[in-house]
Amino acid sequence: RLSYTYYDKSCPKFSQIIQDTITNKQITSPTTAAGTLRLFFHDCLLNGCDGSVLISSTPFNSAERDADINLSLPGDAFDLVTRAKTALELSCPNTVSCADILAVATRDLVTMVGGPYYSVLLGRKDYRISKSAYVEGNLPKPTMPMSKIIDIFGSKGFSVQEMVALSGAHTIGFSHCKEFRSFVYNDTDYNPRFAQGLQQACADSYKNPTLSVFNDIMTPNKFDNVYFQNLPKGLGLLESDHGLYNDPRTKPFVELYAKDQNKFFQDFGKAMEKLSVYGIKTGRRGEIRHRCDAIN
Ligand code: HEM
Ligand SMILES: [Ca+2]
Ligand SMILES: [Ca+2]
Repeated sequence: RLSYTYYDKSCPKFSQIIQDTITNKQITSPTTAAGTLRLFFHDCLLNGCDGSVLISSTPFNSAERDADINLSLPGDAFDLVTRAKTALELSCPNTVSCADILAVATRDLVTMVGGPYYSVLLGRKDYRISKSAYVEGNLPKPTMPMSKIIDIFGSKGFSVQEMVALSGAHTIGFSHCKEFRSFVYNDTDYNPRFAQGLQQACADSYKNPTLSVFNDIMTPNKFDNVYFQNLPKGLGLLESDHGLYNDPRTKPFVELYAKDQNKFFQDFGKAMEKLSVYGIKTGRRGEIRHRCDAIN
């Protein structure tokens, strides 16, 4: 029941409204693209791309976005979805799901910052359940051993190669110091000068938890394959980034994508198409939310 033409009759301006919204937002807040891509990833991996991560907590329910791992999801990404929803409700009320908005906005932003264009099927419904308690074990953490990370993706039907391709998302955006600072003093995976730079950048991070560093220090705002080229040089930021190069199961794909940006773009696009339909809800299993942060 999903289709590429889902809104052609019911909301002909769908694509244009999303395009206008992301363009305005990305120009005023250039961190939006990375934030939105991560928001989408965290929505999809937890029980599917169903907008569950967008729900706010209530006195009766602690929602996904209040789980520890989701607290760093940036406000700009949520704001983008709200803006698109507001514009879409004016043009075609009660028609477009928040899950579809997030999926298409993510694709358009990836393309806007230099990444590949890929197709996104439409017709997702928004889920009525979002619980912080369900998050644990569904999302990878930088301190997990590579086997555990491979397992998490594997349990959702993603191969090792797809996992490595998707991790190329770290070609944009940033990480807060607390995600890597315990490693920068004695971890030989880092280039020594890079490790020194990170020690300095994060020196005050206990006092100032907002301090953060670009995931790809060479081209932080451009979606390209430089993230993979950084890893063999000791310029990976997170322990899990180093892991991709150190583990014999993932290393061949890192080398492949470091050499061949076209291959990375092809595989990333395919894996994103697959991620975009993972666990989606159709028909009466979901609803078209009136507001993206609350169930109807
Ligand atoms: C392989 C396992 C992965 C781990 C352990 C991991 C972990 C992390 C962590 C800890 C951060 C820093 C968050 C912060 O401090 O605000 C981050 C950022 C990010 N992650 Fe991942 N990630 C993984 C895979 C992915 C995948 C598959 C995607 C998307 C397809 C993705 C997209 C992003 C993006 C775009 C950012 C930057 C966010 C921003 O700038 O606001 N990550 N990741
Ligand atoms: Ca979800
Ligand atoms: Ca880059």
